[in-house]
Amino acid sequence: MTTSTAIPVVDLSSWTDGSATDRKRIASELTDACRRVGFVYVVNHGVPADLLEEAFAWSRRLFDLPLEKKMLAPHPSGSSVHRGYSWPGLEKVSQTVYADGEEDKQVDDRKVSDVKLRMSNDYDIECLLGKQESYEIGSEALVQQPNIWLPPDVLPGFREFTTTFYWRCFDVAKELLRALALGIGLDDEDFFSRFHSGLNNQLRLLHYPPVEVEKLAHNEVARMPAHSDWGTVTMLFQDDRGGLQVEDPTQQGCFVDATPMSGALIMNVGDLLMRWSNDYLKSTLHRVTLPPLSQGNGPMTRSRYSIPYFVAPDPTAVVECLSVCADSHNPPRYPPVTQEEYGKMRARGQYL
Ligand SMILES: O=C(O)CCC(=O)C(=O)O
Ligand SMILES: [Fe+2]
Repeated sequence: MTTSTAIPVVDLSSWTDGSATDRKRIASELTDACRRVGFVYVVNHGVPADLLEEAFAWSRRLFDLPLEKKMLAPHPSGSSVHRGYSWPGLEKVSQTVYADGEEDKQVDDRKVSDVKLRMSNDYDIECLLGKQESYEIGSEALVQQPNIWLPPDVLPGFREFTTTFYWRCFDVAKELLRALALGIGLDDEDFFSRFHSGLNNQLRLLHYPPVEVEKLAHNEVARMPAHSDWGTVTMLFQDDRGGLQVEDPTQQGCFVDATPMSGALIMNVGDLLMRWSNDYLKSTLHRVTLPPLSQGNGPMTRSRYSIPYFVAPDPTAVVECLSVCADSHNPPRYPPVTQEEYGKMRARGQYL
């Protein structure tokens, strides 16, 4: 498998036990990648391969359930709670940030993009081909976002595994936040970690169902449209199917493949970290397209599975321009905002 040259690779193996020089080098490689591209492959990240295999196996088991079983843990309507199962076509990925009072505009926008969906009956799989289904899990401690679990007899062990996996991912995320603090020039390596207790992260299981090769050839279906993530950083685990693409930082509108790399996770900068760093680090647009035609051996392409882990500051954390990222020639570009305020603003554009 080849790797896109546009997305740098950083090896974390000597981060924990390495010398101060090793740590500095890794921190600056990671930060440099985040500054130039906003996306980076991280190898030797510390999430064990067998744990990842298990996570993908649970994801397959979940999405293999009949729809009526998955619908026992439905994503609620409205934008305030982002948990549970979203059936294909429910999620509207949007780059629009709606201000208070702009709800009418939001409804209009949704009408345009979902005409095809509205004309169908709810579960008409034919018209939803290529759209993702997903399941969102948060920490049990976040009262604002209660988890929505399947009844335990539907998928015994799922809740236990995903909860453990959530916290294992956070262990790695904390190291990445430390490296970024060091790389960005902060004296305090734990600066970002102090705003992240871990309770506000989000684990998403994603399944992109098979699509007809015929439709793929005629460009009739898409997977996930271009968007940026909202939080601090995202760690993404993907299977070997491919399809993720990242906007070329030097050419707007031009996307490069984030080809799956065995054993690597992909880390990307989210909008809040970009804001925190006064746009020094880049939150880059990315999308999921269909896999190359050559992979389709029959009338249908294969399913794709991915697992993003979104890392966000605690709801009350105030995200205010870092002093190392501003000076008199480059004053702060954004007013301080709490994660909660920012999240609400973004969520209004995401779900009706
Ligand atoms: O499925 C993927 O590879 C990317 C998913 C993604 O970008 C997202 O869920 O925000
Ligand atoms: Fe994303």
